[in-house]
Amino acid sequence: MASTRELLKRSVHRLTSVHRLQVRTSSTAGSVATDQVEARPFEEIPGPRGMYRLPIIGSMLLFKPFSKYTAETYPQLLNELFDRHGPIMKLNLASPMVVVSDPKDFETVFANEGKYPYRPSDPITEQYLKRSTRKLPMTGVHGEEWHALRTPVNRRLMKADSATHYLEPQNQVADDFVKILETRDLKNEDQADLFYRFASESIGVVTFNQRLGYLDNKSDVASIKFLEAAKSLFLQIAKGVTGRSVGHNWYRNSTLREYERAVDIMIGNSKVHTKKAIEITEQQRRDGTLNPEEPNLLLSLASEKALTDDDVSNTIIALYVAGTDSTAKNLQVFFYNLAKNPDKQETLRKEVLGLIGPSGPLTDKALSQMTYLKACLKESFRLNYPTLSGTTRVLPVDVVLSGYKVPSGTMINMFNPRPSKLNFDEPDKYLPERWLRSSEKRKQDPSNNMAVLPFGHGPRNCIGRRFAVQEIYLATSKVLQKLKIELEPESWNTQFQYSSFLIEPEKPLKFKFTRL
Ligand code: HEM
Repeated sequence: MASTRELLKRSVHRLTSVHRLQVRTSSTAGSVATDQVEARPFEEIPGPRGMYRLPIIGSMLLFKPFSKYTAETYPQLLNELFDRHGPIMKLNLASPMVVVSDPKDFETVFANEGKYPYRPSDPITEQYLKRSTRKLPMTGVHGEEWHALRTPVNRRLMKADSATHYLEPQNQVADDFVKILETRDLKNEDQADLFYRFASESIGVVTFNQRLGYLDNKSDVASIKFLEAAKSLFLQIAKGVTGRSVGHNWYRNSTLREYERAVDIMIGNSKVHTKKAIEITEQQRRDGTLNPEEPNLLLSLASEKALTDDDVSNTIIALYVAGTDSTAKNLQVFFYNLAKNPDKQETLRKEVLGLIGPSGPLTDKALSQMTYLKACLKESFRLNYPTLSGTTRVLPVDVVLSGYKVPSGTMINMFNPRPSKLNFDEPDKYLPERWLRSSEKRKQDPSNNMAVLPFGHGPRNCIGRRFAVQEIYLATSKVLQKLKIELEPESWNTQFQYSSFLIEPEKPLKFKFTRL
């Protein structure tokens, strides 16, 4: 039977055989070819050997009880392995892969990913794909199929004004969020839940074109079920990624069944919204009032001839699922860094109050001038990496990474879990100033931008990144207008881990929000 790597290799080869020629003869081809002659063979790439290379058993041996690491502390395990083996290594986790940590290697990978970047799906989605006849959203498909789904959405989400169109309703969501923080003393878990509800409500106004009522307990049953299903889907994915589910490889185990149940709920709900939007746009078509430049995402997708009803509904689900927990958790990490660094918080507050005053809305113009806010968030992403394992690609061409040949079809994980001295001065300190272009600090510290890629890179990067940062900017500036962010002593020395694929505190954080 063919190995996973073989299968990946074959499918990438099929998808990109035409592109292969283009890459080889492109401007990067010369360097690839030269490097290939001098590079060391793939077989010599360091990494744990012997039993560690065996499928499944190899990955089990890396974790408790055979080592001190768990799936949640995978980045720490990687740090130890990088110390032992250097910046590139072969590992056999859910599949055999090469893990690289040098940003120069990231650059090489992205320069050679081609027109249809191939990011393997997580193991649970992969199994679901094999068993289901349903069409999948862009997150789970590859090649031309991915391109056909992503292109019409790209046009609508990746333009400079795609997110700012939603500033007004999202300002209202952020105001409601602050009102709750001002008036209620929430327990740790309830605070974490509030962040999740804020992110869900914020992305809901984009995906469903309406307030879903998550911040004032006015949601209908369907919206609550949708929220729970989205949470559950992420948990099942995380079980596969971190090796807590294995049985799905052979049968419909509980993880796979729960995944299917969550998908069914979400599809059912999303179809209701999509159907309504399609009816509206068809009516507009009949009335001659259909606006080809419609800025509203759902209506605009519903009017897109290249997308079927299922495509629209799947896209809505993908955006909602990918855009809730991720934003909620990274917002908490950001508040943690601001609370731990009160001087930076004060500098940021001055910027916010100077541009929007103590109660004004965050406008497009003000946002474009908030350079310190942007630097603060980027620094938070640098210090606390947002996802468990960076991003992954399978390339259509052979490349050389850290001096070793890596053949096409190899799964390559790009992950730099530790802020590195090689790329940054004082890597363990929260210093937003390092990202201010004009500052002297920045000039002294020309770190490789590839070292911090919270949203991935290239044509397959995070399609929701403009929305993610806008929601975080909104929540932060609205909170700073009114409240001081502090941490209760129990949360002062929190460690972050990755039990749900995304960064999260080992115990729910307890913030103290006091009125200014
Ligand atoms: C702080 C919050 C977020 C983080 C850290 C994050 C991170 C990422 C990363 C690392 C990727 C993979 C990129 C690559 O392979 O190069 C990704 C993909 C994706 N993200 Fe996000 N994301 C966030 C928020 C969002 C939001 C708000 C949305 C939706 C509005 C979203 C939708 C997606 C989708 C649909 C993909 C798959 C794109 C594709 O396969 O073509 N994300 N995200």
